[in-house]
Amino acid sequence: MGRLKKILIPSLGLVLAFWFYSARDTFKPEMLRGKRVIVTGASTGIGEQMAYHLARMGSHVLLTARTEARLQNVVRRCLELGAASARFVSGTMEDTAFAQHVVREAQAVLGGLDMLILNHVGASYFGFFDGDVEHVRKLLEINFLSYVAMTTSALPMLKESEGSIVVVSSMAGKIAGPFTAPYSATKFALDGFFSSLRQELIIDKVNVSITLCILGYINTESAVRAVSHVIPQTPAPKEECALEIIRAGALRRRELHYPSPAVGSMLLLRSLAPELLDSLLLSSYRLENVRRT
Ligand SMILES: NC(=O)C1=CN([C@@H]2O[C@H](COP(=O)(O)OP(=O)(O)OC[C@H]3O[C@@H](n4cnc5c(N)ncnc54)[C@H](OP(=O)(O)O)[C@@H]3O)[C@@H](O)[C@H]2O)C=CC1
Ligand SMILES: CC(C)CCC[C@@H](C)[C@H]1CC[C@H]2[C@@H]3C(=O)C=C4C[C@@H](O)CC[C@]4(C)[C@H]3CC[C@]12C
Repeated sequence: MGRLKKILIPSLGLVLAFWFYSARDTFKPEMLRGKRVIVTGASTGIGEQMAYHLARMGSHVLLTARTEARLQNVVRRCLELGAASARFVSGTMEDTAFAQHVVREAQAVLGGLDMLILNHVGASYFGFFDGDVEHVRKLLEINFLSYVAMTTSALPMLKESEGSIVVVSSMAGKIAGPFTAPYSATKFALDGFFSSLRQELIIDKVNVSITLCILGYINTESAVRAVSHVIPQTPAPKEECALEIIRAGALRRRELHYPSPAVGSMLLLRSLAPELLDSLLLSSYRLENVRRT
């Protein structure tokens, strides 16, 4: 009997836990059909790819970024791919009034919102911190404050639809490596704000999910241009990355780690042996190619 308790009950627990987590894992593209989704930073990179996936799944997409000409092309392609509707609003997220305007547009043209995907980032540099405090302020406004402003304006609609907020962050928002000081600060800020807000929504029994996406190196043009001379590793594909973000949001996951298990193991190594992680990281960089100002 003693052995039964010691072995059988924990094994049963494991089987049940496995069943529970795998049952929650059933993503179907139909989950996004007819859903009203905002994607920020949708003119290029991962945001553009998310727009195409959502279009194929039959969502209503409202896209935003600064470059109107690019957004026009992305909207046209979304309509070809089968979007229920596709529109854009162009402007800069340096301005919190613009962030709020995008959310009001969703109310006006879509009559509500099911998913808010916060993905845009302002341009930064990959190199030694150059002492430019104004750049840090500007990047915080674009990469962090506008996320807070959009979330605040969108919450009433998301409460109504029991919708989801998806926040695109980075390994650099969990572990601070060199050469990304301003960028890393903005991504750590997102974790602090949104992980706190998630708990408050749970306490208040508000059924709006928050998914924080922790991404490694992805093969977007801007990332490859910025770091390929220093980081020799092969980046993960942006198309698959975009799909994983949508899937994690639809499944109301707390965090996404992509590519997995590389990101997960770095996070684990960081808590077990941080010095080892730092030295592994540095030995993989081509430091002689880093820009100094
Ligand atoms: N690629 C990578 O290796 C990694 C990326 N990530 C994260 O993934 C997300 C997407 O990255 P990625 O696709 O590589 O980035 P891109 O540089 O390809 O895209 C950035 C997007 O943000 C828009 N944007 C830039 N500045 C502003 C602004 N001032 N106001 C409004 N929109 C702006 C750009 O459009 P426009 O210029 O037209 O405004 C563009 O649509 C980001 O949150 C990034 O931090 C995380 C880890 C790694
Ligand atoms: C242990 C970790 C600190 C780092 C290991 C993984 C490294 C190789 C990955 C993880 C996050 C990645 C950066 C990122 O998030 C986004 C951008 C913005 C883009 O415009 C330019 C490239 C840049 C700086 C990426 C560079 C490569 C990084 C540092």
